[in-house]
Formats: sequence, structure tokens, C-alpha cells
Amino acid sequence: MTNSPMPRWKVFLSQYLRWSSTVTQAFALSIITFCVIFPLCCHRLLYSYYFIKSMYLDSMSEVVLRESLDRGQEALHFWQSSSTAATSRFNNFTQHPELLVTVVTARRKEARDYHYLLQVMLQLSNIVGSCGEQKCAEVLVCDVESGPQENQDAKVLESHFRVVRRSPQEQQSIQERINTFEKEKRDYVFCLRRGWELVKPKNIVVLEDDALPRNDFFIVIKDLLSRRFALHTLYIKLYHPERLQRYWNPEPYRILEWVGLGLVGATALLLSFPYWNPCSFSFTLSATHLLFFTLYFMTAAELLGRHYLLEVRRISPQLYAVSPATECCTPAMLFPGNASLRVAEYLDSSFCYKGHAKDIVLYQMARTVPGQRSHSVEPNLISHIGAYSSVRANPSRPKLL
Ligand SMILES: CC(=O)N[C@H]1[C@@H](OP(=O)(O)OP(=O)(O)OC[C@H]2O[C@@H](n3ccc(=O)[nH]c3=O)[C@H](O)[C@@H]2O)O[C@H](CO)[C@H](O)[C@@H]1O
Repeated sequence: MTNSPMPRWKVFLSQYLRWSSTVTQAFALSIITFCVIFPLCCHRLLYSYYFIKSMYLDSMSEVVLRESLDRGQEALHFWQSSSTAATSRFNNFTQHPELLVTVVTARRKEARDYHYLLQVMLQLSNIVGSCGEQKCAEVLVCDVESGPQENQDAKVLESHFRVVRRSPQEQQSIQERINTFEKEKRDYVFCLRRGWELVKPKNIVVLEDDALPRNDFFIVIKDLLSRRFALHTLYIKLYHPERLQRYWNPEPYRILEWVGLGLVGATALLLSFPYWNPCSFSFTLSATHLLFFTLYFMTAAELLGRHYLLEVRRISPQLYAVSPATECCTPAMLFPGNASLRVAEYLDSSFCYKGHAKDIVLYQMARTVPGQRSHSVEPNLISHIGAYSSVRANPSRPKLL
């Protein structure tokens, strides 16, 4: 009896589905990584593609709101009970400091109990001594509230920090009916200029009142200012929203970083296989295998979340990455030299409205005015604690995403 020949598709499958076939190995590795290991490890990571929103978002948002509320109440207690003598060093300004930190603050109706400003000032007072013998910076509170009700948090801080406000004449210029975003921009310009006039600092950081500095804030800024690029930049963004940090966002330098990461990971893995190969993979350093592992690492990095990879850079201030500025948001901005004056002038000549707020104007300025460059630093130097916006409508219980 003669054996009938195996159909061609069976021959094809049996060849490719043998474990010794690299196609089978690549397929199995991808399935195990992306469909088993990653979903198990990353389903609670907020900025990962595997995050299960329906299961965790509400509870995580509630925890963050509760923690912020507690921190706010602690900060209120701290500032109300601490003596003026203990904080007098913040009130004694030196002229021409290396760095001035101006905190722009307005009354926050909806988030009154969270005391964002008090939280930020408590953290600043804790870390401002982290630069050795000297203070890292002078700190100024710029209260832009012009309504009939006062900014109570700024009032609490008056005996501890220098708090500047518009004069009654200046108040009048802001009383006319302007939209919220134009008002926000004018407030920012006022604070930029007032900080400069007061102490003529060598560099200025402007923080919004919901930008909580991280512990290494001043150390990283010192390192940034010592780098050559800082001399020629209009501003350096110290924060970009975590949800926009993905590779799959249209930022050209990120694509380069992404491909670079894939190539380095793939090369290292293929070179190390002869010494470490628990599953007897038959991959070698060939062009096809290099391409597969480059794509494998790129996919892994994106699905895990670029945000978590950036966190590794916190090991040292020198590892913080500087790249061309991204578009959104201005909660923490470093203006080296007298760049703050140029920015104030430019903002002054622009008009803001919904969809064209001051962050967009600044981004356009750096792109369109010849000779002006702007940068972003990653990972973030501040945490954005402002769950409730003071310029936009808020949901009753804001969510993290
Ligand atoms: C985390 C984030 O994405 N924040 C951005 C978002 O702010 P948000 O929508 O989060 O608004 P917000 O409440 O953080 O206010 C931004 C800043 O404006 C100040 N303020 C508010 C009201 C006012 O009349 N005058 C005034 O100066 C306020 O004290 C704060 O320092 O959009 C703004 C532009 O619109 C900026 O780009 C913010 O960086």
C-alpha cells in the first residue's frame, strides 16, 4: 500500500509550527508577552494601554482626591500654626538671586477645601534648602484675585511669604469684561513682570498654584541651567500631562527615541542569547530577527506606557531628557535669563480666547518668531494636583483620565 502525499498546506504548517522554527518561537513569544504577561502585570497601571478603566478609574480617582484633601488640610494647619519667625527667611529677599520662583494664584471656588496653594508653598518651603548652604531660590506669591472675594489661601501666607497684588489702579484695567483666558493671560504677564521688577533675578520659574514640585525640583533646575542649551532658550517646560507622553503622539523626537529604544533592546537581547537562553530560542543576530525584536520592544514600550519608562530617568539629574517643547500647558515654566520679559511682551501683544489660551500662544511664539527656541524636560518636575480647574467647567467628581 503506497502512502498518499501530504497536502501542501499541511507540509507548510508542519514546517512552520515546529518549535525549532523561529516563526513559531516569535509567534509564541509575542502571544505570551502581549496577551498573558502584560495584561496580568499592567492592568492597574493608569497610563498603560492595559489599564482597565471600568474597574479601577473611579476608585483610584477617589483615593487621589482624598489624599489631596488630607494634604490640603495638613498644609492649612501648618501655615496657620507656624510662627512668623520660623519662616522669616522667605520674607527676606536678596537682590539678583540665581532663581526666583513666582507662584501665580487665583481664588479656587470649587476646590476651596483642597488648599492647592498651601500645599505647593509647604512643599516649596521644605525643599528650598536642598541646594547646600544657600537657599535654592527666592519665592514669591503672586495673587491675581480681583473679585470682591479674597483669595483666602494667599491671605494665610501673607505673614510667611512676600505676596504681591495689583494696585487699585492696575485692578481697574482688569475690571473690564474680558474672557477668562485673556484674563488668565494678563494675570500671568503681570506676575512675570512683577517678579522681574522686584528682584531682577538671573532666572525665573513660574508655577501655577496647583503645581506641586517634586523633591528633586531645584536640583534638576540647577543642572538644567548649567547646560549650554539653556542660554539660548525662551522657556523650558517642566511639566507635560502624563496622558500625552505616549510614543503614539505626533512628536518627531519621540519616534526617534522609540526606534532607538527598539534597536538597542533588540541588539542587546540577540547578542546575549548565546549566554542566556532558557527556552532554547534559535534567534541569531540576523536582519530579520533584529527587525522582529525591534518591533517587539517598540510594541512592549508603547503598551506598557512611556510614562513608566521615563520614571527611570529620575535616578540622576543628568539623565533628565531635554527635547523640543510640546504644545500643551504651562503649570511649571523655567525662563532662563531675561526671557520672561520677552515672553511677557509677546503675550501682551496676543489675544487669548477658548482654544487659544496662553500655552498655545507661547508655543506658537517659539515656533514662529525667528531665533526663539523652547524646550521640554522629561520626566515631570512637578505633580499636577489641580483636579478642579479654575478656568474651565468641572465635573462634580473629577477623574484622573
Ligand atoms: C495642568 C494643565 O493642563 N493646566 C493648564 C490648564 O489649566 P487648568 O484648566 O487646569 O486651570 P487652572 O485652574 O490650573 O488655572 C491655571 C492658572 O491660571 C491662574 N488663573 C486662573 C484664573 C484667573 O482668572 N487668573 C489666573 O491667573 C490659576 O491661579 C492657575 O495658576 O489650562 C491653562 C490655560 O488655560 C494652562 O495651560 C494650564 O497650564
